[in-house]
Amino acid sequence: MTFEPGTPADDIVADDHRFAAWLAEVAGRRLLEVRGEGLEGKELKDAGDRAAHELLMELLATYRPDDAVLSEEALETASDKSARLRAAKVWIVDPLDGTREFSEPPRDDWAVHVALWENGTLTAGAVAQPALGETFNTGTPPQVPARTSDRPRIAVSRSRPPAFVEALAKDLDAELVPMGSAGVKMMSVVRDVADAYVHAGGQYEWDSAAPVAVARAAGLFTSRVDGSDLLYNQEDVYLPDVIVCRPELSEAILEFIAKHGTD
Ligand SMILES: Nc1ncnc2c1ncn2[C@@H]1O[C@H](COP(=O)(O)O)[C@@H](OP(=O)(O)O)[C@H]1O
Ligand SMILES: [Mg+2]
Repeated sequence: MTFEPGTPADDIVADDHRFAAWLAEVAGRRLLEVRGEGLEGKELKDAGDRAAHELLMELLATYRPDDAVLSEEALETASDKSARLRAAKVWIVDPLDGTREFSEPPRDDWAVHVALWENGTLTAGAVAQPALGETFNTGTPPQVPARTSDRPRIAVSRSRPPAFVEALAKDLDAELVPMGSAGVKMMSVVRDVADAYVHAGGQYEWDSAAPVAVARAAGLFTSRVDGSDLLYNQEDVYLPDVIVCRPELSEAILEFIAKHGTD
């Protein structure tokens, strides 16, 4: 079967926010198709990573030929890196975030991340959660619902929850909500499924760029665990820690980490 991405309308191509959402949505459709091909385990993971990456690279080459791309699935050469660092516009994509959960149907905690970095800052982003039928994006920023839980809920990795987050949860009398994918955890705060996502110990720019752009557009607090800004399109794309939370929780989280660290 040959996948047909369709042709985006001119007003979508002309608008970075809508174009990011279109890319994430199309890659999500491709991933749902791959998930239906009868593969399992590592074969399914590899097929998903590859198919979504190839599709996004092809669509970006077609519609944004002058922009640089940083993708989790691309091996970046020294000359790619120097072009990326000189570029005015860089698309930062994670074609399949939460690969493990993607390979465990019918789980819906996996995502496609598409962000645009421009002159030092994230300017657009989209996170598709295809199995949920949702694409969160900066073009139509999500409205964060009123908080439905008095007790804070902290989203954590279901396969590798950092130890310090358990101590943080005790301190805040919070509940841990395990799930896959960094993007899904950040969108869980947007959706009022959790109130915070606090992570340290390893991650890369593509794991957080698009969801952080969406979370910021939705009015949530975002920073590194030391309270400093999250910076993208850096020479070293390792960006190991992040906080996304309802604004009223940021002070208590930053205070706890300043006192106890994340080790
Ligand atoms: N300690 C770590 N080092 C590197 N990457 C990490 C990490 N912890 C989480 N990640 C990345 O963050 C994403 C979400 O992980 P988790 O579901 O465990 O929270 C995954 O992306 P991918 O699925 O794109 O590889 C994973 O690779
Ligand atoms: Mg990822």
